[in-house]
Amino acid sequence: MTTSEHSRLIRIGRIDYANVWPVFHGFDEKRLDCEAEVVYGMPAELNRKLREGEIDLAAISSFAYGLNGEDYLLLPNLSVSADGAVKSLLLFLKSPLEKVRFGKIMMSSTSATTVNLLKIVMEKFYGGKPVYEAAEPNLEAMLETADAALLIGDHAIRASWENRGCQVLDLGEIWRTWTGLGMTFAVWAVRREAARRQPEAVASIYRELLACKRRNLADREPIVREAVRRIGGTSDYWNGYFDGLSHDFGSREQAGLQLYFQYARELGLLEGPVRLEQWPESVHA
Ligand SMILES: C=C(O[C@@H]1C=C(C(=O)O)C=C[C@H]1O)C(=O)O
Repeated sequence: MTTSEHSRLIRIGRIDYANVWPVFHGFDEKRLDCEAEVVYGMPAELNRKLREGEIDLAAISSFAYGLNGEDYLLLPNLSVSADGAVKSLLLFLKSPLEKVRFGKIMMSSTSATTVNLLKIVMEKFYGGKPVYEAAEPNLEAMLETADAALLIGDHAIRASWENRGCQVLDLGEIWRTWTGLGMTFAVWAVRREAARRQPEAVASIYRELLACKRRNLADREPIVREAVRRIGGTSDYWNGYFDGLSHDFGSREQAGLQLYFQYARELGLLEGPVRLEQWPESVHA
């Protein structure tokens, strides 16, 4: 291996939604022992970039790990999870649920996990068979031609504040009610080839992510202030929002995600079984 391979710039994907701030806030690539660049994007965009090797390590949709896990390793104990209502994974109903079950649903093109969770909810839990279409995350435009619209992240939060008269379903809450489990919507994954090529760089990035998470957990105030300033709402709202999220990836989160993968397989959304392989143990497996 040449020196240039060792010192190659590592690209890190950061989801541009507030739900990852409890891990990413304060992340400074200049503190790393390697050359790195942070690339911001919507989940679907980062899913694609990691798959194609345009970035090396990223927070991605957990569904994207389900699709391409053989090329990735999970960074331990990092995720975006919830054990119940999430407040940012919302289905806005223009028509009654009875009609939506066999109607048309527009789904945010930024999502991979939640669009497939919606299919599980509609088809497995509610016994429906709607038509789905992807669209830019704009509630008003989506509802012009559909019975319901699915939004995630900050788009969902903003829309929930402006919502005029739609019934709103929280996908995290529905999942909890039907399965008794939590759910993991995003994970941190590194491409296996990057982990093999630059193990020290990946270790340095992981250490920095854990240090940020620890700091943000100990003092949430700066994140809440930033959310009010950049997105709006009140401190109470954001404290409640972050209270509802977990950024760990322990046995409870993993059990929820495995059940989700199993249901996705049963609906033909995923092919084989998914193994949750963690860095660094599995680097050479
Ligand atoms: C909690 C959330 O989790 C997310 C949902 C994702 C998805 O549906 O693919 C991906 C990453 C996270 O942004 C959210 O978006 O609000």
